[in-house]
Amino acid sequence: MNFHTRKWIKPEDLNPNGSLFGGTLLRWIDEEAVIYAIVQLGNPKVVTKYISEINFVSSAQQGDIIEMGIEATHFGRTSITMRCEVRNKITRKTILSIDKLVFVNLDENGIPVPHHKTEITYAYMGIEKTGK
Ligand SMILES: CCCCCCCCCCCCCCCC(=O)SCCNC(=O)CCNC(=O)[C@H](O)C(C)(C)COP(=O)(O)OP(=O)(O)OC[C@H]1O[C@@H](n2cnc3c(N)ncnc32)[C@H](O)[C@@H]1OP(=O)(O)O
Repeated sequence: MNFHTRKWIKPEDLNPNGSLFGGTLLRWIDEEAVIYAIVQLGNPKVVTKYISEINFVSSAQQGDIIEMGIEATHFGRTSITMRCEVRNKITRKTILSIDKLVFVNLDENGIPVPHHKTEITYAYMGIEKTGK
């Protein structure tokens, strides 16, 4: 699993107890996961369909640096399933884990459409990653 996105926990991200607000973290994960799905499926029109149990394993505090990891676990006909882990960048302690996030590939009318992808790729709409 690659941990691409890092966040620095700021005062506006906190709940009244002074730790990272769960809803804020879920918003970041949804955005991270939809970008992953868009890149994998080569289509900007995808939606969140299903999110399994969310395990808030430990909390994050103001000033912590966290990182979010997403990995595709299954390519369906019109859907892609991923798992997610968020951890403290410095201590590597797990903050949250989600076993299953399902996104659906849609056509211009919002109808599920086959994506014809079967494995993880590093191209977006035919543009191969060059490493430059
Ligand atoms: C670098 C590039 C930058 C580009 C930059 C552009 C960015 C610009 C885009 C921004 C995009 C933002 C997106 C943000 C993410 C949202 O916030 S999305 C908003 C929240 N989500 C929604 O509103 C979705 C609402 N739901 C729906 O509209 C309908 O349920 C859907 C998604 C059209 C699916 O309809 P449906 O009748 O369930 O369809 P159906 O054919 O039965 O199932 C479709 C697939 O879902 C699966 N499925 C259905 N139900 C379930 C379930 N309960 N559990 C698991 N899987 C299920 C099915 O198995 C099927 O998968 P496949 O077997 O085909 O693989």
